[in-house]
Parts: sequence; structure tokens; C-alpha cells
Amino acid sequence: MLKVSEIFTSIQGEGVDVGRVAAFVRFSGCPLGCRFCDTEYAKREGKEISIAELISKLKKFQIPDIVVTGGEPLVQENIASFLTTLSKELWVRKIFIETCGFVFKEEIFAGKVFLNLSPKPPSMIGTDYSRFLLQYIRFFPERVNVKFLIADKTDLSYALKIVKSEPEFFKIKGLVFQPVEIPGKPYPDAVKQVLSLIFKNRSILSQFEVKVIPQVHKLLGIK
Ligand SMILES: Nc1nc2[nH]cc(C(=O)O)c2c(=O)[nH]1
Ligand code: SF4
Ligand SMILES: [Mg+2]
Repeated sequence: MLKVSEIFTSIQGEGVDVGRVAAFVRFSGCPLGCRFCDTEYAKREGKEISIAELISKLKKFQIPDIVVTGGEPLVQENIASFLTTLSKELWVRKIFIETCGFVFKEEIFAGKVFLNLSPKPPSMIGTDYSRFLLQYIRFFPERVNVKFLIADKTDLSYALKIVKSEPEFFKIKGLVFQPVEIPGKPYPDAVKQVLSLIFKNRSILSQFEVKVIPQVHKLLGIK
């Protein structure tokens, strides 16, 4: 069984693939306690559902690209069998997992799976899971994209420390920074703050292709 918070259709609102039309499944549950968590509801509420039932619900949308998120999707005990079964469906083209990468599970790389990894930065959580992020990058670089969440300058330093461990990967893929939405603060202000941080650290720009990609669904006020 799987515990699902919601399923819906939208555009991919985050990362290098922004704008891709997709069906979303948000799994319930997360063991982490980030400040500024934007999906508190998904940590608690959810409905138990079988793999077959979930796939049949997703199939009804008739959208070939699927985003799997949470909560934290990798805590689902049956996540690997779900991904393997979903990958075998002929109507499915690509499956994207949104994870903070707090655990390494190589079995999730079923045929059509890509990983969008965003490690939680110091402003959000005290625990550093970046070793798993590096493990994913080294295990399956072609299927991994990384976006760094940035709320302040400590987050930027944290991101650059990780980048220094795997510079070749980031030279190829570029550096993606996603401004963190802080409750009570207009999101455009958070985006502007990240931009000014990048300008203060212009030296990064000459080493990597840098993109600041806000959460577009938040700017638009859609799911
Ligand atoms: N439109 C849209 N795109 C997203 N990409 C990642 C999301 C997430 O919550 O992980 C998300 C989300 O919640 N909505
Ligand atoms: S990992 Fe995601 S769902 Fe879990 S507490 Fe952090 S922001 Fe919230
Ligand atoms: Mg989210």
C-alpha cells in the first residue's frame, strides 16, 4: 500500500523542467521537520491506496509525464515497486521524483525515472544529507537534476560546498538555485533577495552556468 495526500494536474513548477505539463501524485508523510515547510498538510493527512488503484487514477488523466512528490516520497515503503510498475505502463513517458534525498535507494531508478534532488539547506534544517545527494549523482548522473534551495547566504555557502565535491557534474548540468518561500513574506521579495546574493558572489557565474528558477506555481498561485 501507499499513502497518498493528493493527486492533481498542473505544470512542473520547479527546476530546469519548468512548464512541463504533468500529473502529480503527492505522497503523505515525511520524517523531517523543515522550517518553512510548504506542505505541512501532506506530512499528516493521506489515504491508503494500492499501487494498482493509484496507477488507474493517474491513467485517467491521460497525461504521460508524472511528478511524484510529497511530503517526502522516498519514505513510502513500496515506492520502488510503484515506480517499477508505473514505468512498465505504455502510456507513461517520464516519471520525475521530487526528493530532498535524505536516503539512498538505488532501486528507485526504474526504467522511466528521473530524480529532482533538492537538499534541505541550513536555513531549513540542521541535518546534512548531502552525502546521499553525491551518491545519487555518482550512481546515475544522467537521471539526476539538482536544485539548491536558497533563503540566505549560509544556504549559498552550503550549496557551493556540495558543488565543490562534484564540480564536473555541475559544469555539465549548471547550477540551479530555487528561492525559498518564507511564510508571511511576498515570494517575489525572496526571489529578489536570492538574485542580489548571486550578484554579490559573481565569481560563481564565470565557473558555472547559473539559473535562478523560482517556484513558478507559487508565483502564479496555482497548484
Ligand atoms: N506545479 C507544481 N510543481 C511542483 N514541482 C514540485 C512540486 C512539489 O511540491 O514538490 C510541485 C508542486 O507542488 N506544484
Ligand atoms: S522535506 Fe519537504 S515535506 Fe518534509 S518537512 Fe521538509 S519541506 Fe516539509
Ligand atoms: Mg512543494
